[in-house]
Amino acid sequence: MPAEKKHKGPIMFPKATLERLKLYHTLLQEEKNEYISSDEIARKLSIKPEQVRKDITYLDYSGKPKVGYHVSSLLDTLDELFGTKVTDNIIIVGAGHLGKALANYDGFENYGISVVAIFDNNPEKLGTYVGELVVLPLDDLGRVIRRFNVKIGTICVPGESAQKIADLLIKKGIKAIWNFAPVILEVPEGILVENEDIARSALTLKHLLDRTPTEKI
Ligand SMILES: NC(=O)c1ccc[n+]([C@@H]2O[C@H](COP(=O)([O-])OP(=O)(O)OC[C@H]3O[C@@H](n4cnc5c(N)ncnc54)[C@H](O)[C@@H]3O)[C@@H](O)[C@H]2O)c1
Repeated sequence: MPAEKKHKGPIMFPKATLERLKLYHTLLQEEKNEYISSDEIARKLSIKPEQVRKDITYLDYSGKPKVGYHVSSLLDTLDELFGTKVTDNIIIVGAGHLGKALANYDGFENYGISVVAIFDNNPEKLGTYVGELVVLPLDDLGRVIRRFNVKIGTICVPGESAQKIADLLIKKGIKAIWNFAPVILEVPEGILVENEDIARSALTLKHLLDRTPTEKI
């Protein structure tokens, strides 16, 4: 019996804190020791220990003085925060290079994400397989969203089609959009959008690289 999804109240975290908490979550999953200190987390992630301690004060969790954080308890707290133990069904629109790569990625399971369908408008792709999923026409969107109680729609179509697809997803009942297209979407109030851009992340690296004396590394 899958765990029930509960509404968890208002948003409490600054976005930057949330981003770092996601990194702690990843780090703790790899941790073999029973306890970990804020200094150790900070060192592994190249941030300041005070920052780690401050971030963790946002959680309903406290560590043991001089010992550190109990890894599995902190992980449980973060799992609860991010809902990773509850599976969210998501769909992908655009069965191209990126859409197929996402649909085939088996690591989503660890994040409580299950890709239940992939859609495209290219007649030549309809009915073909991406892993175990058959590429479906957009006409099936509403049926699939209702059938699998899908709240998150992933946009993997070219930029020029992204807004149209966002509008359609929202019309069919999607509440949150994971947007990989390089455009800023306009959505009604109450609809969540997370813009993903691998290339944009590289800009952070480029910026930092230009300002870091790498000969010291
Ligand atoms: N955010 C990132 O880091 C990142 C990385 C790579 C690509 N992208 C973006 O992701 C998108 C997809 O990239 P790709 O390389 O997979 O492109 P692609 O051309 O390989 O695939 C696009 C797919 O979308 C389908 N499509 C086009 N219009 C559609 C519509 N109106 N309805 C349904 N399906 C439609 C096409 O038939 C095709 O299968 C692009 O917007 C690209 O810029 C983002």
